[in-house]
Amino acid sequence: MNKLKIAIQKSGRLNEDSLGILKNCGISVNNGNDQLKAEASDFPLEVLFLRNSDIPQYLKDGVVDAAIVGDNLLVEKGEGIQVMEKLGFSRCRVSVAVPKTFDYKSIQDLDGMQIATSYPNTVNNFLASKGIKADLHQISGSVEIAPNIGLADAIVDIVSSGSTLFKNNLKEVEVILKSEAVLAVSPKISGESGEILQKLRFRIQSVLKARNSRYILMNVPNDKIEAVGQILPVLKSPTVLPLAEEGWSSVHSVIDKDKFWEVIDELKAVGAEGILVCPIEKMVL
Ligand SMILES: Nc1ncnc2c1ncn2[C@@H]1O[C@H](COP(=O)(O)OP(=O)(O)OP(=O)(O)O)[C@@H](O)[C@H]1O
Ligand SMILES: O=P(O)(O)OC[C@H]1O[C@H](OP(=O)(O)OP(=O)(O)O)[C@H](O)[C@@H]1O
Ligand SMILES: [Mg+2]
Repeated sequence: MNKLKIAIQKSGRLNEDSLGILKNCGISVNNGNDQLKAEASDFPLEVLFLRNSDIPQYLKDGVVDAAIVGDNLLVEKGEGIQVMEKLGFSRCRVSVAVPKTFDYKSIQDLDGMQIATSYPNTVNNFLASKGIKADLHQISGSVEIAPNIGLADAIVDIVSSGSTLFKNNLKEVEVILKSEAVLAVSPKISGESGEILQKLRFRIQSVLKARNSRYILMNVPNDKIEAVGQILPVLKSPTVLPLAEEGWSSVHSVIDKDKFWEVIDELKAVGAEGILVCPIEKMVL
């Protein structure tokens, strides 16, 4: 039977969460003793463990059908590669940074500068869109050191917490793009592999929807059930179960995890009590 070939990062920031999301989809991959290839035992999937920076070329060549990769890398060298799902982890941004002592006023200050980066295409496209010319120095890592050793006036690199910039006496002055891990598909994927990929995508969507949702239940006076139903953004309609105590019911629903604190005060104001919020493992809409 045909297997879907998917690339994930061999080691680094994407690896653990990539294997984790597959596991949550019921797909376990035994990456024992650091093999470069492994088969899933319970889904027609073959995993290739690669360097993040190599993955776009494998997708373009059709050596792999799909991959979990940093979106910033597809912007840099993934033309023609389609993003199927944003996965919500390895969130970061690609930004311009200058020495803290530099009196940065606007993007025009970059004109004529020497800029060190691992992402030349991203930088060139950004500068061109702003009508700015600069000289780029491409280096593959530890980019933040460049201004301190006189190699560049500024850098463009990945920023997350900002601690690497801080430690190197740099300050972030422009955000070029935001990035997160994404499920990407090869332009050369076959029909059969495409069907398997759609099955994987459905499972990932169910896991992500559950990750971003919470199951909520509460005790409500019967004459307030309608008011609660107005407050809760529900799937179809809240589940209402009569309590042993006369005149009260238990109302159950699903809400977006980020909306809980917005609605909690309204729910209490209409008389809801004993409000419980629980995680959801899977959600199939
Ligand atoms: N500090 C960070 N915080 C959050 N996400 C990051 C951070 N650094 C990188 N990322 C994201 O994770 C992806 C993988 O980064 P990582 O540093 O693990 O590997 P890499 O250095 O890009 O490539 P390789 O696997 O070839 O070493 C990047 O493409 C980016 O999208
Ligand atoms: O804003 P921060 O939280 O400090 O993260 C940003 C740093 O993370 C990445 O480096 P990484 O740790 O991946 O090392 P690398 O440069 O060798 O890839 C990136 O290249 C930055 O240097
Ligand atoms: Mg890195």
